[in-house]
Amino acid sequence: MTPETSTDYAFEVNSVHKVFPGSTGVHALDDINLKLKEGSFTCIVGPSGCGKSTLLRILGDLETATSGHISTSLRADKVPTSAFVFQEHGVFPWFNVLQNVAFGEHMAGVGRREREEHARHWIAEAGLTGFENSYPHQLSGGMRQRIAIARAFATGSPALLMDEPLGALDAQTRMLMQEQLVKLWELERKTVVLVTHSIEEALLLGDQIVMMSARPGRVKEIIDVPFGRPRSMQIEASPEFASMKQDIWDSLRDEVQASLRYS
Ligand SMILES: Nc1ncnc2c1ncn2[C@@H]1O[C@H](COP(=O)(O)OP(=O)(O)OP(=O)(O)O)[C@@H](O)[C@H]1O
Repeated sequence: MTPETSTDYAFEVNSVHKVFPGSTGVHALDDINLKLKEGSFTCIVGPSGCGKSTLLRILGDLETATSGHISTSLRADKVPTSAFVFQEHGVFPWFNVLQNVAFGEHMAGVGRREREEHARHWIAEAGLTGFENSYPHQLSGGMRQRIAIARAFATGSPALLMDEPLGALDAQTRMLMQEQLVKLWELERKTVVLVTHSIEEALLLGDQIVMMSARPGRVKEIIDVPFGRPRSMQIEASPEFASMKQDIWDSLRDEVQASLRYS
């Protein structure tokens, strides 16, 4: 389903349902309705198997909805409207850092000098200067994930769709990467949709949090995150952060329990 361009929203999701066919017919998404503004940072949380990745893939046109439709105001010249960052396997092992980060514009036919200039800019912003000629196997897991994120920004797509991009990292690296991701996004406010299992991460990064119910995934609640921009990770120590985290967990707990009953 190619998104239609007849909306003021980066993504306007109307009555989207998804059933994966097969003997059991998995009902993954049920009547999803969402309006995501251009330049906003949305985090999606919900229990395992509730359809978060499926929704992200439908937004990025990697998957089709069974019914319903998605409209977008986003336009891109030559490059895809959305760039993806996945939890793992986001970099090409046979390319060095510079080639990896420049890959999107390479595919779009951007000349070498221009694409490498853009790539070097995002490599610097991602803290990878000096590693341009290194190959992924010579780098740490956190550095590889920074390559994937730098590439997504360098691609020039107006939307970034991220599926647990920091999920495989150790706790300290993850905290540093959250800070870096916010910094990169504040430089260039693309429309970001990020799936995460971490309530803290959603509160640290997002403008809004979409909480989904147990499968079939529905939008249970949309929470506006009150913390301003530019955002400091210090907010995590505030009483308001702790209280929001508790409220979100209280609401999510029922869904996680329901998902465990049905799985
Ligand atoms: N290609 C597919 N074919 C059949 N069923 C699928 C397919 N992809 C996903 N599903 C099913 O759809 C449901 C939603 O899956 P999805 O990966 O979107 O959930 P999720 O919320 O991202 O889960 P998690 O948090 O565990 O990654 C699950 O029951 C899953 O088994």
